[in-house]
Amino acid sequence: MTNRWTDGPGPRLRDVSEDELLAQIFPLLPRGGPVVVAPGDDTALVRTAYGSVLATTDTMVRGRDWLDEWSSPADVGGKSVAQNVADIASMGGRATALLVTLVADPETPVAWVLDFAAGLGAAAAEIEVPIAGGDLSSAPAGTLMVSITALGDVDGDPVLRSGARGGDVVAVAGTLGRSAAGFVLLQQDRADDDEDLVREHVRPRPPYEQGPVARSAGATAMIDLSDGLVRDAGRVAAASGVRLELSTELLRADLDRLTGVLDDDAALGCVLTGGEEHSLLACFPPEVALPDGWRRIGQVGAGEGVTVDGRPRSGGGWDHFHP
Ligand SMILES: Nc1ncnc2c1ncn2[C@@H]1O[C@H](COP(=O)(O)OP(=O)(O)O)[C@@H](O)[C@H]1O
Ligand SMILES: Cc1ncc(C[n+]2csc(CCOP(=O)(O)OP(=O)(O)O)c2C)c(N)n1
Ligand SMILES: [Mg+2]
Repeated sequence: MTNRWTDGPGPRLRDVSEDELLAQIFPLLPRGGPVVVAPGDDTALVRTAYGSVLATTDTMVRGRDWLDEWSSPADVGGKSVAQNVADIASMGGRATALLVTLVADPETPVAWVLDFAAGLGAAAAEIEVPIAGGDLSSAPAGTLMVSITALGDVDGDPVLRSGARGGDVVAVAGTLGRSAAGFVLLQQDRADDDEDLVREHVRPRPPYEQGPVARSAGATAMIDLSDGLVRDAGRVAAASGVRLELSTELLRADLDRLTGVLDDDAALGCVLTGGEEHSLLACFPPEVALPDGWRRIGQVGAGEGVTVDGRPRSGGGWDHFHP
């Protein structure tokens, strides 16, 4: 028996990019009302009777987002907090509560779940974010998936992806390329070559506090770098209707950190297209002095897309359905 939904002709998810898929999904969904910032940014902003709340969700799946050989359950818990709270930070906000969903094969050891909860709890406690609840659900053999929904507060207007203007400075808070370099070492069975890089991959430490700092300093646009510098810079460029012009000379310190561990091409690939670091990229008006913790990596110009050293650059970076 064939099923017309699952066995029929037509494009598969692997045939479209994530951004193309979302562009087809969004028109099917109702908008407006209390949802002040709609799907398309790092978080939504929803008006409430008392004010407003930032809301976002992010999922990790065993085999796609982590391998059990590389990541302890506590690492998975810590990383799932990081990727969600970084989205709140990238709006200029602070996380206020998390909801945690676990979908697991009944054969999953209880010990896995408890170590995951301990790692998640420790990461949340470190930034003083309480867990508000969650959900448990069973799954077919081998499946293990965790999903967090994060809520947050922002003082005043959030920083969107869409506010960058020609002449702005493009800046980054946090490191670039290290998580991806750690991922390469794990894949090549060379984890001992640089344990710090491997740790950045399994336990990223985003500069959460720099989100509100950038907002207060007047950032015009911001995003957390989950899918790679060029891909995520391209999202700011597209949302703002501008071009982000990056310079490898300004990325020298990031590249130098990887020298001796990876060859020059691989290091450049990690810095420009490596994901999962959850550092913050923001644009600032030219007259603003960059706050401590931020460094210039380029500028905003007229046009579209992203250039690196003056040449248009696209592709690369992470897309869930084209890993
Ligand atoms: N299935 C979906 N339905 C509606 N909106 C979605 C869906 N998946 C993602 N989005 C929205 O699309 C935007 C981009 O998602 P994503 O790439 O996951 O963001 P991020 O990289 O910041 O986590 C977000 O605003 C998110 O809320
Ligand atoms: C086993 C394994 N394969 C591939 C990767 C690489 N990887 C998985 S997700 C991802 C990008 C970020 O994903 P996520 O945080 O879910 O993206 P977002 O929805 O925030 O864009 C990357 C580079 C990995 N970490 N582990
Ligand atoms: Mg994001």
